[in-house]
Amino acid sequence: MASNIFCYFNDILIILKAEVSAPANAEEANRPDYVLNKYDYFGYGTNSSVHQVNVVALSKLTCFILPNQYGHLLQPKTIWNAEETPEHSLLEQILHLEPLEVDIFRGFTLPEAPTFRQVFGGQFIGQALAAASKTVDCLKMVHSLHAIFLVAGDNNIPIIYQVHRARDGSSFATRKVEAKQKGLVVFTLIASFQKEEVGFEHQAAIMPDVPPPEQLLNLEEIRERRLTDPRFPSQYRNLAAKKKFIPWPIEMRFCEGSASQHKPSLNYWFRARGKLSDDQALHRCVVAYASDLLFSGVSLNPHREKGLKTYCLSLDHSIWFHKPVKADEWMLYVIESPSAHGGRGFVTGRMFNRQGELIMSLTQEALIRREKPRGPNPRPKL
Ligand SMILES: CCCCCCCCCCCCCCCCCC(=O)SCCNC(=O)CCNC(=O)[C@H](O)C(C)(C)COP(=O)(O)OP(=O)(O)OC[C@H]1O[C@@H](n2cnc3c(N)ncnc32)[C@H](O)[C@@H]1OP(=O)(O)O
Repeated sequence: MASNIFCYFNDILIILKAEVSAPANAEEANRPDYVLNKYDYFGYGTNSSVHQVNVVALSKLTCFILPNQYGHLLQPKTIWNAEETPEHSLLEQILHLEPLEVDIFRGFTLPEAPTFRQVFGGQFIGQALAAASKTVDCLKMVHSLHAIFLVAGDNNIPIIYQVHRARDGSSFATRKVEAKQKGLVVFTLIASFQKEEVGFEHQAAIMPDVPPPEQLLNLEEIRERRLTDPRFPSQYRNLAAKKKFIPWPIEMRFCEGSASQHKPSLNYWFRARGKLSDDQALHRCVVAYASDLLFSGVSLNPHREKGLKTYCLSLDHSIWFHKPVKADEWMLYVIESPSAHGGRGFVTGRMFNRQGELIMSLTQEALIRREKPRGPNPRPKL
């Protein structure tokens, strides 16, 4: 038998037994009722903005009442409040967003962040995922995302992220995000979130047998060797010194030497530089950011030749998160390119932790062309 629940205090009620429903209000007549189950919570104090809803008990109800002053216990220390932790890593600063309005955020391209001709694709993915995550119950974690890069982003202007709450179910939630510059949608992301659940388990993917990261050189060490090793001709060393070096906030260690650089595959260890806040949502955003750094370029490997200049842009990007992620611990990125055709290179990726567990699977398609000579004044794209 249904009965209304009246709550006159500022507390949070966590359901321990039975079911309650929050009916749609008059303005949202087409929206179905939310049914709240065990361990869902409601009440004032769960959010800074207050929304009024009628909550109806569908059967006898037992709740745990969390007094308002302890409401912060439901808010983990996260990128959501990164500005309060000045010691956080560069990656947390890159992913930090300014809230502008309900479901609207502003992101920036920091001068110390890696930039290419256009906004780095991983920055769009990481920031858009951060925006989506901020609008989802913190018990639900992203398990898949699908992104499309529409227009090259401008590094010099902020990016506005508008989140659309596509659906909130009891186990899953779906968000669509549009990234805009100068009023134009330049990037879109759709992400699905899920509450932790116990279910069937198997892993058919096997981590390749590669040397551990401690036995391998990172990018800085490879560069240092190229600059100083007397076995390289001096002309080569001078050329290497002139090449622009981007100190990425991700540390990478390549498993194979340059001899295998023509294979349509690549294995490397990577981890975020610096310690990250202990927040699973943040770690997933960081790995999403890192996953676009060296991915589609692998589809060019069989075509590399002396003097080749390429024009390479990510077109779309998908990630499936199978298990919890620790982005500041070593993960092995195993990349293969099954096909390049029609100016598009296709890559698949798998990320394993050191224990050989498959943490994520990824795919991407990229535009891969020979670079055509640029005119003196390239047309702005925005
Ligand atoms: C063992 C040790 C190993 C060590 C290894 C260490 C390696 C380190 C390497 C570091 C690499 C790091 C890579 C990081 C890559 C990150 C990927 C990204 O972020 S990507 C960022 C995320 N992704 C994005 O931002 C993509 C956003 N999306 C878009 O930009 C568009 O949708 C589109 C371009 C894809 C299609 O648009 P649509 O209008 O249908 O296309 P149109 O065909 O009409 O071309 C339009 C215009 O594009 C231009 N252009 C085209 N071709 C060429 C070329 N060959 N040439 C030159 N320019 C070219 C041209 O301006 C042209 O205009 P016009 O001259 O003709 O007038």
